[in-house]
Amino acid sequence: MFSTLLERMGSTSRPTSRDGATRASPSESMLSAITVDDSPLGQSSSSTPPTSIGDSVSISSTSLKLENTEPTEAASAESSTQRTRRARNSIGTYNVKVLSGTAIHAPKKYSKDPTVIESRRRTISGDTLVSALASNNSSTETVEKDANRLVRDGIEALDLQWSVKGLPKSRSQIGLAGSPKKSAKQRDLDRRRSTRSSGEQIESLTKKLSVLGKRSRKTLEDGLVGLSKAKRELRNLADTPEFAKIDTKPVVHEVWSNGKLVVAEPPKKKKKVDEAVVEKKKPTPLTPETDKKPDPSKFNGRKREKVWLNKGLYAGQEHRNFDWFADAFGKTRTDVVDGTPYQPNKFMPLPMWHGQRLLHIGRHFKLPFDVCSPLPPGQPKPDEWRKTSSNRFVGDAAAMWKKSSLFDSFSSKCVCTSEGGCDEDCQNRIMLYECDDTNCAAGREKCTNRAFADLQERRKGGGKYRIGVEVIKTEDRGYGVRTNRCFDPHQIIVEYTGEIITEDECDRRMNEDYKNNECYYLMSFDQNMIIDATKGSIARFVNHSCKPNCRMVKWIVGGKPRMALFAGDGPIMTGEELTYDYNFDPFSAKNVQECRCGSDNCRGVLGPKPKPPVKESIKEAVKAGVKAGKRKLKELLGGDEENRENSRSPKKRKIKQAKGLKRSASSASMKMAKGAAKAVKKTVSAQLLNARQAVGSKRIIKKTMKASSLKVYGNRKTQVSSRNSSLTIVATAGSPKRSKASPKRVKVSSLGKRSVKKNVVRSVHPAKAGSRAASEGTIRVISVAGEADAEN
Ligand SMILES: C[S@@+](CC[C@H](N)C(=O)[O-])C[C@H]1O[C@@H](n2cnc3c(N)ncnc32)[C@H](O)[C@@H]1O
Repeated sequence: MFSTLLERMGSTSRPTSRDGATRASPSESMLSAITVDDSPLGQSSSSTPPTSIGDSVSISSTSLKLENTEPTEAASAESSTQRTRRARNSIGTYNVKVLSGTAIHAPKKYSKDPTVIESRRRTISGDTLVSALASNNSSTETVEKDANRLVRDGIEALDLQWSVKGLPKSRSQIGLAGSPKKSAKQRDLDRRRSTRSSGEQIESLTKKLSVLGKRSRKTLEDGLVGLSKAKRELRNLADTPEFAKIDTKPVVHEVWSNGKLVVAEPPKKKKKVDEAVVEKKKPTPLTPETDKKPDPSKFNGRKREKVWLNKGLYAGQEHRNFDWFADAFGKTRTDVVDGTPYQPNKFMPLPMWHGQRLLHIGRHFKLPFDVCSPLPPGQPKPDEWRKTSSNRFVGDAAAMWKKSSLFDSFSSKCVCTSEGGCDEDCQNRIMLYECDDTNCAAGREKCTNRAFADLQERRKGGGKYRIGVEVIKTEDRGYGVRTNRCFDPHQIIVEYTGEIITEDECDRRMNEDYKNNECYYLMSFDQNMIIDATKGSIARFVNHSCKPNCRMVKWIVGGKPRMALFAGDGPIMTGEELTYDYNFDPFSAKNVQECRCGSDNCRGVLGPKPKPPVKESIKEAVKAGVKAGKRKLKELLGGDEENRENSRSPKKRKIKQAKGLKRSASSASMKMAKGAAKAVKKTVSAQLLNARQAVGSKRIIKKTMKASSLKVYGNRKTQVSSRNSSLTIVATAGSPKRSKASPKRVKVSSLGKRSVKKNVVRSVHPAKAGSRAASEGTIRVISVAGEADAEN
């Protein structure tokens, strides 16, 4: 084929025109019209075989210039014009130099030949050629045939391994095939229309898919794979903006700068950790070992470190990676970590470590009161409450108080030692005298008999926990008081303070100031005085209970009486309501109030329990006990030496009898026995005082007091403590006949003026007990708490 072409070239070679295209005679056949262009600047200057149908068609269109098979007169006439030249250009030629490989490869852009420049500007494709054919009103079949023949010849000439059938048809070819009789304009319109309609379909499809989920997008992706195999139109549509809207992949916006692609960095995560903390941590260098296996506990080759908060609960806490359980097996707390010796936090132990340690040790522990406080905030507070934290004398009370030399006559110093401290046997404690620097031999450090001083110290810091109590609103008893913390048995809780007034002032207030009140906060105090806690401490809100968890006890502190609420024999937990036995004296049946304490042994009313009838047999038993007590007392005081020597065992037997009786007696009987014992004690106390004056030894008093407690209550020694006060002896000068450590609450009403007076008169009535005159001091036995114990 190639040689045939060359032969023909040789026989038909003529002088070429400026652009290298030969002028074929109109009479020449189509084949003979194909000439070989030896121009180095031919349009098919590239020696690279075509790689696409576009290129091959381009080759066929540019190299193989097709001459009109039926040249017209007009065409001949215009042979010298541009139009003619263009027609000549369409005549297929072969670039021999290119085909033979001798062509100099010079890019067309360097050519200054205007023809080349013109050809560069104009893109002539197979489509153009075919369109040109079609536009010449040739039949579609003819045109198609010609085109195919041209392509076939071109392929043969280039010796390509292609077949015409295998080549995909161009858009215009498809269009031609579909509508052979349509004009070019019509075909063009149809093509646009079809494109639009396809676009509409795709757009609707896009709209549908945009509302689909991830799975649908996946389906779409799969569909896109299929799309690549679809027709060219559809593939072209894939480049349309409508189609591009489909969110199959994340849209990556490429940014180019200085010819380089700028890769966008992923957004940084928000730093949660304090910058300072992060800065401290330097990345540990990577070792070959760490490179080998990725450690899940490591991040980027660095060991993951716990980030400790430096604010909130863990503020200021040490954050060592120690293990308490490991500590228990060899390690010590003094080990050094990172060159820093371990220093426990002084403020508060870290909860997690502390909890772990406590669990390991296995002992009971208490959480801080506010960690799981059962106390909801926002308790209603009483309106008309003016607080005072200390007693204040009002009116004549101060003057009257000063006149009294009540406590001056009984100033003594306890005989406790600094080694043992003030224990339960402390003389001051037994007599309800608080130790201070003037009356304590043990010293502040060792003394445990300074409840009021401790209370003052505790409350100094303020806050719920230190104060320890708060007002609550009860369901049916008005306000009450509950704890904000735990209290040990017998621990002081809160002082009962208020205005100390005389009985006349009390009467006046009752008749004038408080005549419309429902609650009264009056309590008999001492020396014909009354504490009015209407302006007072929170202790005034403590309610009554027949089974109380507290006691109201009067102590002598610094020579002056003070009242405070102490925990009972058991501990008090956080949130418990505090109560004590009012020992309420209504003075009148009208004033009797219903008790709503709810305890199992509730007496039903706010008042003392009615006394049961006394049995004769018990009376006799008590008499025997009293006699035995008297004998024992005489012996202790150095009475009858003979009897003491000879009658030890019988006395013991009598005491035992008394004990046995006491055990078997009912509570009512016990009360009677107690009354008898009181009488004994009075005598004993009087004799003790005489003995003290005679011997001058305080130690003897202490011994005898212990002996008397043993004698009267037998093995109840453990229950007899200073706080219990059942055996406390208070020496007073001109003290009331019936004053009690657990004072009687004074209940008065507008009608009760006389009653109050009567009560007060009764209270301040000079004591007749004892052999000494009142001026010398009366021994007063305080046994109210003991009675309460017996009753309970
Ligand atoms: C000193 S106040 C106690 C505080 C009082 N609840 C308040 O709201 O002010 C004594 C009064 O409280 C009431 N009260 C105290 N304990 C009670 C009890 N167990 N049952 C019924 N009422 C009680 C009685 O009205 C009594 O007169």
